Amino acid sequence: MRTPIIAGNWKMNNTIKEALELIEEIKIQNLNENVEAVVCTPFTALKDVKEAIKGTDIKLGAQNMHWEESGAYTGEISPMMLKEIGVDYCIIGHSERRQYFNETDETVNKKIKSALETGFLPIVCVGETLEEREAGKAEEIVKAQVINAFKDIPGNKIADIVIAYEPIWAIGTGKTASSSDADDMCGFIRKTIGEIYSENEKEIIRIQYGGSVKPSNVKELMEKSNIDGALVGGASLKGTDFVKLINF
Ligand SMILES: O=C[C@H](O)COP(=O)(O)O
Repeated sequence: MRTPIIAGNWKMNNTIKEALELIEEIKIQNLNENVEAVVCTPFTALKDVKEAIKGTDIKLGAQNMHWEESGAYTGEISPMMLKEIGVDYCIIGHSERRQYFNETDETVNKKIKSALETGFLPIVCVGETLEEREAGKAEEIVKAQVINAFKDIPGNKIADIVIAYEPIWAIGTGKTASSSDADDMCGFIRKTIGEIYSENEKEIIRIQYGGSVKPSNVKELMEKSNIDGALVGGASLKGTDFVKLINF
């Protein structure tokens, strides 16, 4: 049985003050205990949000990290720094990082290994562009991203990794993949994990869908057998909406 995971990716939104107001809004509500709820805040808010969620079941995530433990990498944040704050998760390889900050399959692979070695769980993003989908290449692209991301990662680590399938054309556009298209691709990713590892890892791996998930479509998506959760941008910035997503 895979525990559903709903993660809010706040992206570059919320000052510390705004972050704490949002957390207050979320934590006063009754949250479904059978769903893992994660907030992935900007680096600047991580420490304060960690304090604010103490005593709740809400988990904390970062949105990116460097793979090295320390060194001359101006402007970067190391996995040890995130560990010190007490993050539970880190998003790795989000399409916005791939598109604007030269994230590659190779750096994604390094970051996954580094997060696992440091002691928190990666949420690994994969997904195709609209052009790739229209050219009938979606599966080929996503399969290559998965194979490269999981290079040299042992099967006994699969339970500690979450994959987020986010078709780039559905992010922040209001266009959601249909629940059956999203389920098909999450099933295809699951099959790929089965090919790399075995039937056991194929069943264990948790796969989220991301791209314009909102209270009105979350239930339909979550009912699909290959979708174990959602990585949510816009709708995670409103407390009432995020709570509705957790309580789908
Ligand atoms: O990480 C979250 C995704 O990029 C989805 O963003 P969105 O829910 O605003 O479409």
